[in-house]
Amino acid sequence: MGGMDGDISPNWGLSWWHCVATAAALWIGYKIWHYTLFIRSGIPGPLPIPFYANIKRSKEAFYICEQKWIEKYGKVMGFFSIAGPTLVIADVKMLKQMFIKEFNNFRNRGPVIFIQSARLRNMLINLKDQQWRNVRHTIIPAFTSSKIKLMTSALNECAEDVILQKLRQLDGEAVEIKKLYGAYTICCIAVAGFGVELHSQSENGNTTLAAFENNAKEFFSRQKHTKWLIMGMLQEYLPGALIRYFDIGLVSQASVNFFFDLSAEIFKERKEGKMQGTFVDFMQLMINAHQLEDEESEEGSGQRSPQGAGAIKVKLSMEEVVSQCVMFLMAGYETTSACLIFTSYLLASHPDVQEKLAAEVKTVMLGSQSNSVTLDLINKMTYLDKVVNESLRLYPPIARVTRVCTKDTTLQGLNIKKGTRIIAPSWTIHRSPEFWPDPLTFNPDRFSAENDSLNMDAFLSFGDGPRSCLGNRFALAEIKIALARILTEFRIEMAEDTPQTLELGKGVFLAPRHPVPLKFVPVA
Ligand code: HEM
Repeated sequence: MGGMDGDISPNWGLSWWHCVATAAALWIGYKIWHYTLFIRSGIPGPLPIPFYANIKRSKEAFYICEQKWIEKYGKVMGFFSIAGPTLVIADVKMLKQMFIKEFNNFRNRGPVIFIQSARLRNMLINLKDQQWRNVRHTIIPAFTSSKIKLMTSALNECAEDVILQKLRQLDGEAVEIKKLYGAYTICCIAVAGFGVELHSQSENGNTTLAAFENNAKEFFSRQKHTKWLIMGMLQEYLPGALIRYFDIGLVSQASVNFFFDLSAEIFKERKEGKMQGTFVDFMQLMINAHQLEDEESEEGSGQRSPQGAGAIKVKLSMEEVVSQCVMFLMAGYETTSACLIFTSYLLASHPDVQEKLAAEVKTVMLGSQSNSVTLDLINKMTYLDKVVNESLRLYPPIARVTRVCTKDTTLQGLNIKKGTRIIAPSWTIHRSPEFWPDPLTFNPDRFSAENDSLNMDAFLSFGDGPRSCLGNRFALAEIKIALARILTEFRIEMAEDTPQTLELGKGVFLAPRHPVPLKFVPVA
């Protein structure tokens, strides 16, 4: 009987291990099954080994890796990123359907890696669903041509103070253009965005503009290093408190705090009427959105808004106002200065294009009373528009656009599951001979209205659809004012040590890897 007793008493230790082993086996089984998602759907891609695709992508720039994958697997390919199942779609018809017709199912952008601060989460770029709709609908009036028109005198002042005065002093000597254009775009954001006065002095004698510039550089310094890019991706999986305590986000806490404190201070002073004058900057337009009277809110009237049915104007909280101002810096600094760097380099290496452009600028400026470049004058510079577009095609500062599928949807016959992240690889599409004959040649005339083969659906530098770049008009005004002002006084030339081909970095924004010196030679 004793033996029998032994037989029937349950062996808890063994069962416990059985449970753990079974749970582990089930979990691994589920993971394997999950990782075969694309195989089961017949979508090609690299072997779905956990983290493999991400490690491969961190070894070379993500846009180059995506380009190679598209070449290898075709226009639609899948891989598993840290953010989950990800489809890279280089089929322009599918993308158009996703960006416009099925926008409602692809309205969100997915995990954004600058999220360690709760404050940064409030930026439009990071918002989702109804909150995104309402905030975008509320702040969109700040980005219309009429508002940008009011900001052009500030942009001209920045061009004069930061670029032209420096170039006149240099008198044709080479200058590092990353620094030059970095300082200019910061000036534009500080003055036209935050309402910082151009020649302001803070109490300790440093100019506020200089403090602004230092912090902006600090703000972006980390994203150029792979270590921080990986940390940025891991943020999705780490508790916020831990990230904040060890300050392991992609942007440094100190610089985030600087910009929030600065905007909060300006916001408060303006609200309390301590600052005199009429302000035409983005900060003021946001404050107006904060002061929106209840009767002005558009509840129920958003049916025709491009953000989709149900978008309403909302009264922004102070925290939300401040967040949108910081977003101005985040979205507008590296992007705009990169475009200026690439365009100047392309002009220096294509003197024929530069000559034609300078002739256009001079002809248009002849009719102007001052050397200030207004929006009306810019609109007359049609070749300038083509030059900037062509530069943005070859070097899109944001080399890809992302969306997340929020509901199972069929795009051109392909079933896409809810939760799938989509990458529209702008870099790859912009360099595809299918849309851009002789794609590596810098040829601004391909953007001529007469060019019948021009397909603007294959131009994604500012994204597409209701979630496309909100600041494109402002950015283009900033870029064109700087270029037009430069070309009225200088000819851009390669210096002795200017690289013959541009090596690009691996950061979030497309940028030259090394300094780019150019000469700005005064013209009579
Ligand atoms: C040459 C300069 C710029 C380029 C190439 C650029 C490019 C882009 C791209 C590709 C996107 C994603 C669009 C999409 O998902 O469809 C975007 C979004 C955005 N950009 Fe720009 N951008 C530039 C300058 C600016 C500036 C100066 C601002 C000023 C505030 C700005 C504000 C924004 C905002 C707010 C969004 C997010 C829109 C939303 O989520 O609704 N951008 N930009």
